[in-house]
Amino acid sequence: MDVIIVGAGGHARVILDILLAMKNINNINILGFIDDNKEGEILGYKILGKLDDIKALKEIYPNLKAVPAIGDNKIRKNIVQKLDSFGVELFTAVHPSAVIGGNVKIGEGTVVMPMAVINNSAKIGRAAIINSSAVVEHDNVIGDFAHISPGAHLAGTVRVGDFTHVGTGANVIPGVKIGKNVTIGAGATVIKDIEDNAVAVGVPAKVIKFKEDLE
Ligand SMILES: CC(=O)SCCNC(=O)CCNC(=O)[C@H](O)C(C)(C)COP(=O)(O)OP(=O)(O)OC[C@H]1O[C@@H](n2cnc3c(N)ncnc32)[C@H](O)[C@@H]1OP(=O)(O)O
Repeated sequence: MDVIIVGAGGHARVILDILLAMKNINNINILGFIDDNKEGEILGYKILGKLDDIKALKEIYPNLKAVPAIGDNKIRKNIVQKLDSFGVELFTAVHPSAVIGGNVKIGEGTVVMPMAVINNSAKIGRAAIINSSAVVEHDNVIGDFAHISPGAHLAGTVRVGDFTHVGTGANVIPGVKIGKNVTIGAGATVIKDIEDNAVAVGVPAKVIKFKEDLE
């Protein structure tokens, strides 16, 4: 299977590591990176061109798949829209050290980083990021384009809306609903539901401001 990494920053390099780790198990041919602003080579893999060049690549490699590899949730969504318009399928990258429970559903284009745990019956949306050592407990529902940062711990039956970013090392108690386009600060402990577009920080987490609605 021919795979490109869309993005060429630090997050994209971690995804390269995941694909290299998966390569031994799956039949993956890593073609290289795509980036609108960078040229050259990264760790021996070429930057093949810009986003629009993917159309031509799709002609050469009809079964081409792409991993969206940009950390910003909104930019990642724009990239996925472009890939959809080119008819390029998304590739789901799961590091072999991640622990994935039974009946877990992981949306296409999502990346699951090293040592992450996703437990029984959790559902992860499309093009989300479950970062290194994050714990997503049983029955969680994580939205499309969401990002659960390194070392964040979501207890059972937590819901996280589309585009929401849970900061590094944050904790969320069972059953809490975090809305869409929310930012949870690094190290926060969320003990109550959080409304859409909020930024919440601290222990216990309190809303300090609201961001613009995405609509
Ligand atoms: C592999 C990777 O790198 S994945 C990326 C992981 N990234 C993260 O985890 C980033 C998480 N981001 C944060 O925690 C940020 O501080 C944010 C988004 C919560 C806030 O950022 P900004 O909107 O720029 O807010 P700003 O820095 O102006 O802070 C506003 C107030 O909140 C406080 N604050 C900000 N972050 C936190 C936090 N995590 N915990 C407690 N208080 C905080 C600030 O001290 C400030 O307080 P003050 O008004 O009393 O001075």
